Amino acid sequence: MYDAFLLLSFGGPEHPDEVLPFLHNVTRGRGVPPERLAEVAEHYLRFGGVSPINEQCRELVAAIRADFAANALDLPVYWGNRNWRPMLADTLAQMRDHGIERAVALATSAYGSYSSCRQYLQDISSARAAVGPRAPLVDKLRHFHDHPGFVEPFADAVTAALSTLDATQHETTRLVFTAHSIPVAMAETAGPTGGRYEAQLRETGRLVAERGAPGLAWDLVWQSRSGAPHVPWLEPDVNDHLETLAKEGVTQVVVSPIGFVSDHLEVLWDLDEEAAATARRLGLGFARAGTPGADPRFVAMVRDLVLERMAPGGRERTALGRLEHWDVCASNCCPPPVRSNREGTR
Ligand SMILES: CC1=C(CCC(=O)O)c2cc3nc(cc4[nH]c(cc5[nH]c(cc1n2)c(C)c5CCC(=O)O)c(CCC(=O)O)c4C)C(CCC(=O)O)=C3C
Ligand SMILES: [Fe+2]
Repeated sequence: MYDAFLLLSFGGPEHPDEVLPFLHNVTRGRGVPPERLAEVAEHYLRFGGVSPINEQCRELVAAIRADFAANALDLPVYWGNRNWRPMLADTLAQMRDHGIERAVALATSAYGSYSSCRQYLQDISSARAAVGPRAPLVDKLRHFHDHPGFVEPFADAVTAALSTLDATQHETTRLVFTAHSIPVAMAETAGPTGGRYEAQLRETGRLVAERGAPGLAWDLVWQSRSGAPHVPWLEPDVNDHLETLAKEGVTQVVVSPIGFVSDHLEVLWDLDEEAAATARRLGLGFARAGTPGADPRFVAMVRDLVLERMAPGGRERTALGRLEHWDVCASNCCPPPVRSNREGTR
């Protein structure tokens, strides 16, 4: 049924000269103001113009190859990005040259919404169109927000982060989950019936909290807001939330970025720099919990999702949560936001 596996990711620059072209790829036609782009370019340049995301993908690809080989899953592993080299269209052309006809793909995003699901589907179809008639077919794997291979590494990381804080302050410790903010209009239309991005994130938060810090109070808040200031995005921002918590008497926080699969730039900058500085200013103890990255359980999850998809006649899904799963998104699922809406002219 499938003759290859494809890792589909976001991409990031690996040299200072690549920062602006990358940012233009990400934001083309998206109504992101130039001031916001300049600010984000500065974040990348603070890290020498190198996003860690590509190296994290290389590690994940190597781990997936080793895991497939050790478990007799005989599929070559390819990697292509939405916004930076290796670009998906180039990867698909290479796959075609290798005789690949139909690949199964994991997007490095666990949740539904235009930005985190539909846009990857559109990237696949435009890359296939660019490659032409013999472009391989690509089937994207389902959302994995409640798969134990995703939840358990986060839960362990929360436990580990908590252990670095002061145990005697348990009563005033809060677990704060974060995910990438998206426009409210995008959140309202996420998934088959709307609101699915937030619903899946809440489910992941609950599953991680139950396992990683049972009994500890937790919240879900947002980070890395983009777009024009007058367009509403999901709130509160993590920094504002820390202010609120400090006023309520919270003394220390564990911040767990469940919206992301690895410690890429938005985690390193928006949390480890900005949110950590906010916490310092407020006198809050702060520990940032890790992400799955190339955790063996996350890698085994990739294999499990592939085998689930390949099972003749279907198979029970490995899932801890209660929200339903589907293999193929309906055409009305996660529609692109109305452009005039996104730019706030309506
Ligand atoms: C939901 C979501 C995820 C999680 C799901 C997933 O992973 O797909 C995500 C991940 C990421 N976002 C990333 C980087 C950026 N996102 C931007 C802008 C935007 N993100 C959005 C949403 C999301 N983004 C949206 C609605 C925009 C506005 C523009 C638009 O409507 O599309 C911009 C433009 C500048 C700015 O931030 O304003 C950058 C540079 C990186 C790479 C980091 C690295 O280099 O390590 C990663 C993994
Ligand atoms: Fe983003």
